[in-house]
Amino acid sequence: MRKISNHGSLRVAKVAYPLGLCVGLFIYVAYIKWHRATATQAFFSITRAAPGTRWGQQAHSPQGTAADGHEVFYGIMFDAGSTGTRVHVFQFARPPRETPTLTHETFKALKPGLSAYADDVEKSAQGIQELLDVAKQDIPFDFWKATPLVLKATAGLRLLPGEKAQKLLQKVKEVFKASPFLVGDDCVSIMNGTDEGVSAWITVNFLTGSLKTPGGSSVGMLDLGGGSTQIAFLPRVEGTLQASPPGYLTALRMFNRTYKLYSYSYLGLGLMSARLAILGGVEGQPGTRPGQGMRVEGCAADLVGGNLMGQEPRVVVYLSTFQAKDGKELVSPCLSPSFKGEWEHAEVTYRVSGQKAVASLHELCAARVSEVLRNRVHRTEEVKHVDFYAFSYYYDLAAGVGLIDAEKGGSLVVGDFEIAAKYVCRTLETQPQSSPFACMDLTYVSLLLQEFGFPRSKVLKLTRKIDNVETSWALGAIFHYIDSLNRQKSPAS
Ligand SMILES: O=c1[nH]cnc2c1ncn2[C@@H]1O[C@H](COP(=O)(O)OP(=O)(O)O)[C@@H](O)[C@H]1O
Ligand SMILES: [Ca+2]
Repeated sequence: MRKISNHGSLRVAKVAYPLGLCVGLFIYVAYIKWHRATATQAFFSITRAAPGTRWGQQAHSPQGTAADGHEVFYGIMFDAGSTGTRVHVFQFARPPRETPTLTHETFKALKPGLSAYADDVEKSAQGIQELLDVAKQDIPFDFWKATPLVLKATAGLRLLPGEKAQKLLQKVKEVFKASPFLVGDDCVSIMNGTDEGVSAWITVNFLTGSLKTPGGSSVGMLDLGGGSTQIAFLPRVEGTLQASPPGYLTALRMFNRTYKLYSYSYLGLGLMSARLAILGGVEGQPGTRPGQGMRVEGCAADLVGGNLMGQEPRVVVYLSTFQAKDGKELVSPCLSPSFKGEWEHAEVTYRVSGQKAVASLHELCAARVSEVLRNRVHRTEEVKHVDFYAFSYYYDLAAGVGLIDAEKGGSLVVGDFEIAAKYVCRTLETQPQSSPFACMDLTYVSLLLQEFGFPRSKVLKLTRKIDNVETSWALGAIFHYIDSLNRQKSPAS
């Protein structure tokens, strides 16, 4: 469990503010789809803890008032991701006649994800219970009854057959209902991809302080999960709005302002789902071969247009989309030619192997990845001019090859992923057993970012936490949930 120490500041800007600074931030949060204009209200700000106070040891009255007169309240958000389930316990404090501030987050993650229990639903309860116990330990007893408890599931459950996903959600609901927390009928659900992107955008812009100045600049958000990937930013150019396909734009009412956000989630383009696609597999089906009419065995790649070393050679890779004669093995140009191994994804074990390379591993792999990404991603010109924060697997991959500090994060340029991919792929040609998927993953991330429209020179900020709060959609989503509860209490507001 990672817990924010009292001395860890929850700063709004990246550069330190003087100690004791309390930033009052009114957030007026509501989701409405592009066509709906339902204004809702939420008031949050972010501050650091009072010096000398230890988290979890603040003195609270049973009514939820801290010794210093601040009203304290909590919210619990479960993130049921495709690769793991996480709990975020948020603590807020509302000074008398002021707006609430986010004062503390407790976070714990468990693996595997909820979807791994699709065929053994009963077993899913154990992990949920374990994470609930974290919330119980973190939140004083007197606050339990008034603390909203919510779970939102993402790509793992989106990719399951509806009936299986509903059974899992039902089980979670049972466990939630038996808990001492505030549980509504809508306490467990599958979040839609657009909301996932918008919630993460709110989190990042809240934590960077971009939301406190209406009309001020905002930052974009890139999240690469296991099953899906999201991009969200606030377009400033009318042409971006005009050129965005239906479903890519969402209106967000906040701070008495409507933000027209570009937000999209690509299901199946999360890193693990992309691996499977690159390998030529199909979700849930070991050794299934798409394109049954294609050759069963063949050469590694057919070159179209000549020299592989030339500018933008067209390489058509066949072999990665079919398997050996036994019908089980997935073969890929993104793995070391001598590699043979097993890979588990979504509770299915695949036999995977590399293939004889007729050109450099990176070139063959990039050709295959391009094939998988072809016509899948909408490109916007404007992303070139927006500051972006990237997290989750973007962070893990960059940290894994030393592009950023594994603890602190850092900045890189998009082209660094390509340089790292080329280096790692070349290494795999001679050292097959070291991180077998590193060449594939880095090549994928590099090309995905380029498909979004980022030039190689584009700087991205990679961060796991901002001011000791996890960069995840969870904070944005709890704002929205608490806000909707408030609206239910006083519909006129
Ligand atoms: O709150 C978080 N803090 C840190 N990392 C997170 C958090 N949520 C997700 N991740 C990272 O996201 C990646 C997996 O994504 P996830 O399991 O959420 O898939 P999904 O979003 O496609 O459902 C991993 O790199 C995991 O460490
Ligand atoms: Ca996620």
